[in-house]
Amino acid sequence: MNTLANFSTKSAQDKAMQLANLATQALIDEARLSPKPGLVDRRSSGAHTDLTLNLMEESAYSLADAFYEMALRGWCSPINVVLRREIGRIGRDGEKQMMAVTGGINTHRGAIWSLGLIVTALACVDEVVSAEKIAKLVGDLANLPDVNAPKVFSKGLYASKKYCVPGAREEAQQGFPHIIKFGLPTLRESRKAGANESQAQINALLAIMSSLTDTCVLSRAGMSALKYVQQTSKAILAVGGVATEKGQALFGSLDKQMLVSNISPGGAADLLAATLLLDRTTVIQ
Ligand SMILES: CC(C)(COP(=O)(O)OP(=O)(O)OC[C@H]1O[C@@H](n2cnc3c(N)ncnc32)[C@H](O[C@H]2O[C@H](COP(=O)(O)OP(=O)(O)OP(=O)(O)O)[C@@H](O)[C@H]2O)[C@@H]1O)[C@@H](O)C(=O)NCCC(=O)NCCS
Ligand SMILES: Nc1ncnc2[nH]cnc12
Repeated sequence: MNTLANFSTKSAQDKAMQLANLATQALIDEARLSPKPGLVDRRSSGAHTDLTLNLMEESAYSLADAFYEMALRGWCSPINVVLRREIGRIGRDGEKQMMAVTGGINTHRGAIWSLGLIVTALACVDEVVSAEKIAKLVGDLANLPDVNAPKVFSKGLYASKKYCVPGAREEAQQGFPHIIKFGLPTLRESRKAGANESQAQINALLAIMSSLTDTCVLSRAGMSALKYVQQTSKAILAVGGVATEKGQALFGSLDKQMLVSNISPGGAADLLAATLLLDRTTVIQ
């Protein structure tokens, strides 16, 4: 059931608060979802030496204020460069807040970007619309220039350039193709096919991993690792996903191999959280 029923009757502050809570909850749900290959989950820190589930949760809670501010600023606003610039400022402040809470560890940089843009776009429209419509608005917003953005070096940018592939920036600018074409349809189809909620969410994560050029995977382990992740994720879904015995067996070997090779699909994890947020805030077209 859509969580935003009676949305248009709420005040800007109430709506912003509701959106901030939903975005934060999506991050918590993603972090707790288990088992996830290479990622922090209830079982372990996956391929990460500097992250724990507790840290991921504290990081998620620290971002609620930034999401609230973005939603308030986006409230019934047109998509324009002024909005883009202000969302950029709030996003950078959110990153500082996250770094302060985590002691300088990057837990949710990509998530601030993706979920921040989604929360803003949801606030811009004073009605409940489809995920496709929100993704299109995100694309419009992300394509606008942010004149105050500092030129910073990032691992994502380096990997994008080195391997000539799109990263987090382009994913949003293109209107989240990996959420709209992979994550969300797989989540909903898996539920219909009888998978339980955790299995459906893990299938959605695998669907994103099967195609995303995740700069987190690339920075850590290179192109051959990315191909392995994409192909194995696809193979698991092709045999029916993690709710099947064959899917479970393939998932087990992916899970082991990612730890051995130090691979983490951090970008796909962010997009799973964004998928959960859109699933809970939009109507099916
Ligand atoms: C546009 C920005 C997102 C900046 O992007 P850029 O690519 O330049 O910067 P990065 O900080 O390197 O990467 C962004 C993170 O996005 C995730 N990601 C990766 N690939 C994709 C993809 N194809 N699509 C979507 N998202 C993707 C990923 O985040 C996750 O991984 C993080 C861990 O990664 P890393 O730091 O590399 O850490 P480790 O591998 O663990 O490092 P070691 O342990 O080895 O040291 C984890 O945090 C996940 O979140 C990428 O990291 C954006 O940030 C920006 O421009 N912001 C400015 C503010 C703004 O305008 N905001 C507006 C709206 S909020
Ligand atoms: N569960 C998770 N583990 C590691 N990195 C992440 N980035 C976003 N979610 C993550």
